[in-house]
Amino acid sequence: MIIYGASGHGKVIAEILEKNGFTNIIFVDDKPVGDSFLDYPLHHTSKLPELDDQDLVIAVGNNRTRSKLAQSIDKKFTVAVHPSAQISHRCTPGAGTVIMAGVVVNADSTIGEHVILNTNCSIDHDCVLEDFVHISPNVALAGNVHVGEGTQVGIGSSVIQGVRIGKYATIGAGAAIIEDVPDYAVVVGVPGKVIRYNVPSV
Ligand SMILES: CC(=O)SCCNC(=O)CCNC(=O)[C@H](O)C(C)(C)COP(=O)(O)OP(=O)(O)OC[C@H]1O[C@@H](n2cnc3c(N)ncnc32)[C@H](O)[C@@H]1OP(=O)(O)O
Repeated sequence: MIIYGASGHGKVIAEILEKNGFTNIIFVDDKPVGDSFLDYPLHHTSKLPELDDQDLVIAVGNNRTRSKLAQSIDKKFTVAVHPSAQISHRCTPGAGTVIMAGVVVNADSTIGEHVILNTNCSIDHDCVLEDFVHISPNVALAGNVHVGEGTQVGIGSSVIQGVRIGKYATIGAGAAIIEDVPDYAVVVGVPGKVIRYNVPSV
């Protein structure tokens, strides 16, 4: 199993894979420091084509970067789920998605590709999370929340039922989101207010 990104996020993913019985882990990074990371070999990303027949997970927290990498890497992407996560049997997370310890996903929610469900977040029933979303630790999404592609929902924030959050938006730490959020908006506070807009991807 290859982990793309010798990062703190990569360490967490490695431990999830270990808990799922993987022992043969290889890290790759575009700026490798040394030749090992945790207890595993570390290579430059240029070695990727030589690492045949290995599934890969992208350990890059930046949602835009993760999206670009996913489009450029020709490997099968694995889904990494911590054994303590409680994922509805009616939900099949998309390829490349990582799900940390203590996460709950309830019935009929849809989780896209290369999504990060970080530690202890709670995704209630009928939510839709599009590709490259990052739900940070201790976030609570009520039922029927829609999160657009590439949006980060910040640590400890809460979103009430039925809200639609646009694409590549940023929800600040600790925010309370009680109304829809436009694409690219950066929203902070209780209740959440737009403070600026992210630059659309070029
Ligand atoms: C395992 C892991 O580590 S996962 C990572 C989890 N990390 C997160 O969730 C980070 C979430 N990020 C934030 O909350 C950030 O503060 C952001 C993205 C909302 C804003 O960051 P920046 O664009 O750099 O904004 P900046 O720090 O310049 O603040 C702009 C203003 O918003 C305010 N502000 C920033 N964040 C927040 C917040 N979360 N809640 C309330 N106000 C905030 C600042 O006080 C400042 O106000 P001022 O203009 O009156 O001085």
